[in-house]
Amino acid sequence: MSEAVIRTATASPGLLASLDPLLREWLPRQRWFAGKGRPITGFSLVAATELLPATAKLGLYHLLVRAHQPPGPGAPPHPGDCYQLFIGVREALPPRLAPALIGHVDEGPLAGHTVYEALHDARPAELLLEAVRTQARIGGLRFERDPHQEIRDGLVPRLTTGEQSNSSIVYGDTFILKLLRRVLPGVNPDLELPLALAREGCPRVPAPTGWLRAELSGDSYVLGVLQPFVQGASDGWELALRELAKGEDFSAEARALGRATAEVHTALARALPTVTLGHAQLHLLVDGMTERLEAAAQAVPALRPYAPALHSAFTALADLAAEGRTWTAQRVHGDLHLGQCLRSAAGQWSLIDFEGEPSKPLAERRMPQPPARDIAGMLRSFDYAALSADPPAPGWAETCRAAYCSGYAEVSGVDPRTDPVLLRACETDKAIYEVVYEARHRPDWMAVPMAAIERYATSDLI
Ligand SMILES: Nc1ncnc2c1ncn2[C@@H]1O[C@H](COP(=O)(O)OP(=O)(O)O)[C@@H](O)[C@H]1O
Ligand SMILES: O=P(O)(O)O[C@H]1O[C@H](CO)[C@@H](O[C@H]2O[C@H](CO)[C@@H](O)[C@H](O)[C@H]2O)[C@H](O)[C@H]1O
Repeated sequence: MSEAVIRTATASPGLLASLDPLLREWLPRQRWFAGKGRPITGFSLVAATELLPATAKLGLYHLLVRAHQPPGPGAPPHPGDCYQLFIGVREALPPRLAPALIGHVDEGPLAGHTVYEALHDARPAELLLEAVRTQARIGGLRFERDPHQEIRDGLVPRLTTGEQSNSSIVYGDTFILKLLRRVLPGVNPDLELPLALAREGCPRVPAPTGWLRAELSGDSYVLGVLQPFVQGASDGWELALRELAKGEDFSAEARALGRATAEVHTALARALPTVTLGHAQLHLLVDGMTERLEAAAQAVPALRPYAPALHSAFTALADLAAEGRTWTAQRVHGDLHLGQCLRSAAGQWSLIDFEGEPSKPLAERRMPQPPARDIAGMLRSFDYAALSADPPAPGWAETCRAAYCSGYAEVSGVDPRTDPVLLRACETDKAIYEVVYEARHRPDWMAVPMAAIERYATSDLI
């Protein structure tokens, strides 16, 4: 198999044109497609690499494809998002691969063939792990690894089925390979931060075993990260819902999560630069929050009546800065919620998915932030879980909030509740993000962040 990995050829001309009508129909149906609700007006090829020749029984193309779309309401013109695709090619699709079907090609170099999402198929998935193991370089693709971690042969792959922004393959319950879908040039925090934490010896984050990059016209793209699979793990969201359904308290776990968050923050502050936010820098932070509120109100009309009251949470923070208060900012997780926390069979918590909020530009996601950003994310998540319960259990969220903040203080020495203005601003900003996220991806969930919006807009600080 490694022979096939090493044998590389340029992709056939006309390939994208022949896939175009199929991708127009298939891409918008994918959970990870970021441009939902806007038509695709065309595609352009950023890179194509033949990983297995289409002339064989099974062909495999790695494609980076830009999908052109008109900008969303109020958004500036945009060249279109670039997606990573793994296109399998067969003469006929065996029934077990039916859910992976993209379509039948009528014209061009693949005419008469069936194309499908290759990550569902064992052979292409094995090939990717083998490429990391052997540090293959194929066209512009660079498969790299930590030489100190062993990657065994013969691990059986399976594509995960959860609600994800990307796609992941688990290999024999030993490794998980996350393949990013919407890719951007530059340093990606999903690899950068776990590598930095591994260097610091932080045990709360699985250390990257390998990764996939593309080098294209002087730009480097992170395309995937391989890391040890936390075996027998449950994520915090599942656990919280389970405890809620049983009417049980989650405060011991919330406290452990607070401790784990503080351990990660402490290690990140050691590993990467921190900065002091004075008046000017805080204004930038507040301006960012205000701009996001304005854009969100444009995109989601239900937010508009609350906008002035929500804005006051941001001006209260600016007022503190004007009085001379300063804050320390550092690298943070950036999209922390219960679903990003895994509890191993042994009861240890790990944090995963350091990609940040996928809709933000990479440079913004990599900016130092007050740690309250992540804390606010978790507090919002307790609220989400409590409101998803039947009947809703707001008291449960309050207990978790207190336990989480206490756990955080035990490790870091700082209780987030001692800075209520910053915490409220961060929670408000997060809830606004969530309203937009839900409007785009899960309209049925809109009521959950909207309940918080209403509360923040009508209540004083807790
Ligand atoms: N190291 C790991 N061990 C076990 N499961 C993991 C690990 N990393 C991720 N997962 C599982 O894969 C899911 C998706 O991973 P995540 O990094 O959050 O991807 P995405 O950015 O696509 O949401 C997680 O919710 C979790 O269930
Ligand atoms: O795909 P990611 O995990 O990177 O994150 C995105 O999707 C999340 C939902 O899957 C979304 O999280 C929101 O819903 C969660 C419950 O499903 C809740 O626990 C979180 O608190 C809430 O923010 C996340 O915001 C989004 O970036």
